[in-house]
Amino acid sequence: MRIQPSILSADFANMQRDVERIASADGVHVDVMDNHFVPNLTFGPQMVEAVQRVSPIPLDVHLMIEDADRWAPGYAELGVFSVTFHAEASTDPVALARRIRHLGARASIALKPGTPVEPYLELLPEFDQVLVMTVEPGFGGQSFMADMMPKLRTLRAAAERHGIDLWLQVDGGIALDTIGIAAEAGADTFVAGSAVYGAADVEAAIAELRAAAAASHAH
Ligand SMILES: O=C(CO)[C@@H](O)[C@H](O)COP(=O)(O)O
Ligand SMILES: [Fe+2]
Repeated sequence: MRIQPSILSADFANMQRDVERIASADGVHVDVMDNHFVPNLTFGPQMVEAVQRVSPIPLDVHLMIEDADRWAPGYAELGVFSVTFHAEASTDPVALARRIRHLGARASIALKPGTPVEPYLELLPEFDQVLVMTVEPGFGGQSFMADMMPKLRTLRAAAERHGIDLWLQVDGGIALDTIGIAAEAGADTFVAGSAVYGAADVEAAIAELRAAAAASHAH
């Protein structure tokens, strides 16, 4: 059960402090938005490089940008742990995943709520992780979409069929009252922005989320 707080909900004027506050988490989730793929703008490779320099834990980069084929490799080159690009923003997801892996990062593909999972099931061995969005990407603090759970079940079954160790990540609306639903459906990697940074005790929030996920996990 991996918990990855999203720094979209951190204080951008105190990024180093806010990354150091989540040292007990499994990774820091970094939301890159370009104002085109989503109607919101965050930061680019220079900020990711800066966060990477001070972070005590690995970086899980979530690219919500157009033309992922062109831009995603540059993030892998920064030495981050994992690079997620959106299926909707790549013309050749397999070629891009191979490039990301070749550059030393884990390759991860994200699916917006309206994107079906079936076209990707035979391609799963090309990826280290699939991100099932449980909100429309663009903003923190939205409500969890429980109707995405069939995608997780389908992916978990397909990964078992392939015999691969595929991480299934969920992102959007993950909190104490929803994390168990996603864990039960097969997720093992959980992004949480407002549920972590909105808590009075950030470390306690991470521990509680991890325990709630473990209590409901399908395996
Ligand atoms: O990718 C995104 C939003 O597009 C996320 O990573 C959010 O940052 C999650 O925030 P919460 O829903 O957990 O508040
Ligand atoms: Fe995200």
